[in-house]
Amino acid sequence: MATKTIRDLTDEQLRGKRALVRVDFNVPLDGGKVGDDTRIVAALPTIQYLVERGARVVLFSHLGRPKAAPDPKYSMRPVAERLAELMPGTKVEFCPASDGDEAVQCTERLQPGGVVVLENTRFLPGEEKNDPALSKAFARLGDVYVNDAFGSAHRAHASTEGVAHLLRPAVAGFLMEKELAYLGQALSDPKRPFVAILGGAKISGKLDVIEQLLPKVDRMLIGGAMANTFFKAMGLETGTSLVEDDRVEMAKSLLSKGGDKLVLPVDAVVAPELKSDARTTVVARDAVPADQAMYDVGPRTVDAFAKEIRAAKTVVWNGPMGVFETPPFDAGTLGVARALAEATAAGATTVVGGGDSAAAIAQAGLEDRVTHVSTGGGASLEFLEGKVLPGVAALDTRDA
Ligand SMILES: Nc1ncnc2c1ncn2[C@@H]1O[C@H](COP(=O)(O)OP(=O)(O)O)[C@@H](O)[C@H]1O
Ligand SMILES: O=C(OP(=O)(O)O)[C@H](O)COP(=O)(O)O
Repeated sequence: MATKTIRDLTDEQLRGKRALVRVDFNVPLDGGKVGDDTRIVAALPTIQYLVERGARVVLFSHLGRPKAAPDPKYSMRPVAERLAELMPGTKVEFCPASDGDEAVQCTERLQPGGVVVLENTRFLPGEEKNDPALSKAFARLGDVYVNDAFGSAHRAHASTEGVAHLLRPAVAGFLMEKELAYLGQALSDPKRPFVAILGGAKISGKLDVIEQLLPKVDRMLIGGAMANTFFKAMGLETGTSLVEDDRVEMAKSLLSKGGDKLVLPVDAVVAPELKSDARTTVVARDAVPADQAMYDVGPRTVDAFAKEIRAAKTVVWNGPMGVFETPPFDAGTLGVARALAEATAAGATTVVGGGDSAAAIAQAGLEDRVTHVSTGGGASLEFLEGKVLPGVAALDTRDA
């Protein structure tokens, strides 16, 4: 069943109408500004298409993980400002609400071809609970619903799933369409060896994914903070590194299930604190000082991972190998990025997923040298596992 897209909407359904578009503007911030605008740029084709057809475009998204209450650190205002810079001929406003009368008024004030970015949906307690009352409140903000937030499509939240049942038509945007087509085609029957590389800091979510993905891949390389939880499960000293203690048991069981398929770092870059001028040392994984933290994989690990990657025919990479935002802890991530580019040049299909991984590949200047950079990390992994993404399942289908 093909999901309907904005191409299926008639001009009458758009001209002068409010298009409520769920975007994934969960972007890295840096000093109160957008640090990497990859996800904003990726949504531009949908926004521009709607603007050109005279729709009144209402954008809403979550940003970060605020605790279901307003938190100025996670305001969408800087995102709206960046979008305004990216769309010079279009009036782009910011609305400090995303539900209630204030938000409705923001949408009603819009002129055809105008754009408003609403405040962070995760400031509202009903968002992550997929509260029907909030979905109803969101449904007041548009006349049609468009979901272009591939990166959040694995979340059954009020803005990604609940509202789609109440506001019809409910269709996919161009980014969502492209991601589903690309990942589906590249990964339905992957050429082997098939190597997955997982890293980053969202350990709990991704450990579940490892379990599902293990049977499908030939090798799974683990880096980033995720590796620390495995080290702890192996009984190694992890010092002050980021570890999810309540997942250590699960990591133990994955270690025994994974056997040779699961490849962990052999060394790490440690430092007493996370600062670019910190005193760093490369240590073997069984020699981490108790008062220091692992902030990157070490050079021997990069070599071992690069060898696996270069031998692969399909590579999926999700999550940086270290705190790449703070050099010199970017070396492991950049090393993996380079190996991916080499594998691609040698004919492998390479897919990079995740907001931070996409930012890292852009930082390395290699985004054009991999097959596909997905804007969704968790979403691309769940898609790869064969799961139905709730944000997609809730949309209209062609034969519905
Ligand atoms: N060893 C580490 N210790 C602490 N944080 C880490 C470590 N390795 C990676 N990270 C952090 O993980 C974050 C990205 O994690 P995640 O959101 O899971 O990745 P993605 O967005 O690519 O899916 C980055 O901000 C990075 O600094
Ligand atoms: O950045 C995201 O996911 P990703 O880091 O797995 O790509 C999405 O915006 C989802 O965010 P969430 O994992 O806080 O629900």
